[in-house]
Amino acid sequence: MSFRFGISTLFMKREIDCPCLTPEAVLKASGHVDKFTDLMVKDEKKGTCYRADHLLKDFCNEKLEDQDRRISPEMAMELKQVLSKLDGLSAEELGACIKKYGIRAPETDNYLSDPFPFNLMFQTTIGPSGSSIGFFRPETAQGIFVNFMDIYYDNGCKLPFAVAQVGQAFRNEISPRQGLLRVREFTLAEIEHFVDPEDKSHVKFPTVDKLQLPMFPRDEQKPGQSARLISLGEAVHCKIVENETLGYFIGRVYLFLTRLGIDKNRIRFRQHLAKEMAHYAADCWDAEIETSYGWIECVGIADRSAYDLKAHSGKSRLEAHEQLSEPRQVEKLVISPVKKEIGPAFEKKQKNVLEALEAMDEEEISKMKAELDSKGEVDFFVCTLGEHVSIKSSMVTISKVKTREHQRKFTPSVIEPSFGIGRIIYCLFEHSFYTRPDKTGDEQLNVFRFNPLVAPFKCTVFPLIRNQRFEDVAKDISKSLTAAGISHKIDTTGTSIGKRYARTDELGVPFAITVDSTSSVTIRERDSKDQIRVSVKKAVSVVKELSEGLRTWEDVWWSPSQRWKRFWRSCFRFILSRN
Ligand SMILES: Nc1ncnc2c1ncn2[C@@H]1O[C@H](COP(=O)(O)OP(=O)(O)OP(=O)(O)O)[C@@H](O)[C@H]1O
Repeated sequence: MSFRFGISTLFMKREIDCPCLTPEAVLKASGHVDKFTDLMVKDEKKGTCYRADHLLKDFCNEKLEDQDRRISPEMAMELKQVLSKLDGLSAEELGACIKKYGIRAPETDNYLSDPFPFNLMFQTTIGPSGSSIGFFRPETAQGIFVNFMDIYYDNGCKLPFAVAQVGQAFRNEISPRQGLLRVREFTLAEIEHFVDPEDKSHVKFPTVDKLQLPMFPRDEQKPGQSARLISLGEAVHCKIVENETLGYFIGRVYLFLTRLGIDKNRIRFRQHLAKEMAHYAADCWDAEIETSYGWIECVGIADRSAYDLKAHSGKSRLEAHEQLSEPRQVEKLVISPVKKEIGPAFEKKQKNVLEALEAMDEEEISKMKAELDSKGEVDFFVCTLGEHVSIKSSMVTISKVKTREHQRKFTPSVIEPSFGIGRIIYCLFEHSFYTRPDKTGDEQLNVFRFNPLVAPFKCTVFPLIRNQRFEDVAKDISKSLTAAGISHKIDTTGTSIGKRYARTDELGVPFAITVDSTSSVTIRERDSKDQIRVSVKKAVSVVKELSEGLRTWEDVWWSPSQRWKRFWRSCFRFILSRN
């Protein structure tokens, strides 16, 4: 199962593909130009850059793990406290810790600068003039938000609905490290689930509410504390998880990861600390997986509220509507731009300013009114210009009008699971790897216990011995496997069968078809090493069902036909031994 196929079929109905290169206006409106930053420190002499929180984390871990130079219990407690709130530390707090513990540049031991924000986006220019700025997208989500209206119409103007996108994301990480875990270009798979902000229930929540998941709520992230099992139903009921839709996706992420083969005892869901949350998030949980590098965030599940759609609402509002059964009388705050004031004040920009003012919703108008009443002028962001302008009281009239409404208009909220594919694959490698002794017990053999659904090769085909008739059968089976879309390897080398099994186990191939007759073959399962006997004709369909998850090995092994075959084989052996 490819991740693309898996993500889009497991969760949703639609997948879209947007460009990687994104105009500045989009990422300015989304807040990434101003706020998509990590805190960096510089080696004061050499200028080498480091991520401030990573240096502090490494320092704390080293001190806590150093068996030779034991630190006092008070110091150990203090460092554990720092670690537990590390993700939520401000620039000032990080700087204070770095000074307090005397942390220096790792390679040179030079002093470090104070932490300062570094924007993680790769900037470029679009077009030959070089005047139009663009960025390589740091997440795939923005492409979905700016296309919201088209997708909404495509969905028959009904909520909720979800859209997925699998593609490359680019982040100019300050210090890429740990192989696939922190790189500057990676595959991201994101689902944006649009929902009515007044009703974040999910019809399929009952399918996951009984799941007992290791959850680590924000208030419990203190030294010595760890995640505890909470049922999703209880977590939503007690408001540990904000709403059903967020809870539903937490459950589905857990099922997805465990179905891939991630060890269920090494997954936890950690809620973001208040200061840790991205600028757009209202609540956020990370699916973290334990590896030899510690707990690694692999999926972020965020309630992004209506932040993004509101941010991108310019000339036309990115809104949904609900037809009311009865029209209702409402009193609304409306804004009317005074064109004779706006024209001379903004000249060429007046069209953009007028459109932005006319597109404001009631909440924004009310905020503007309050500011104009108190200060006489307000700083107003015009998305299509990508800049702030100053609006004075004389430029707008804001008043209340009574109207009859037939529709409720609102900006949908977004719940987003965001999967880092490289990180998940890395964790899968670690969780799937084991060794076992060979026949003699002298050597340890490597095995990847990849679930057949994700194994890159589903099976290997080999003739038992070098024999033209067996090789022909093996080639025919290989052709049929290709026609059935099953990725496989064929091995006609004369190496011993034991070595060939070891070679395929090391690649994580779950099944091996061994041809030792022209009418029937054995299929061997990698981890149990059990074998079944099937006719040549049936071999491909059995492997197909197994590798697509339609049947399990246990089903096949315990099927009546295989039980009979085993029974007759043991009778036969018994009779032979008597003679
Ligand atoms: N530099 C990277 N290399 C590989 N995968 C990444 C990287 N940055 C983020 N991811 C993956 O993308 C997912 C969604 O991105 P998100 O913005 O939530 O990450 P993040 O909180 O910035 O990650 P981190 O705190 O580790 O930098 C993460 O859960 C992670 O799996």
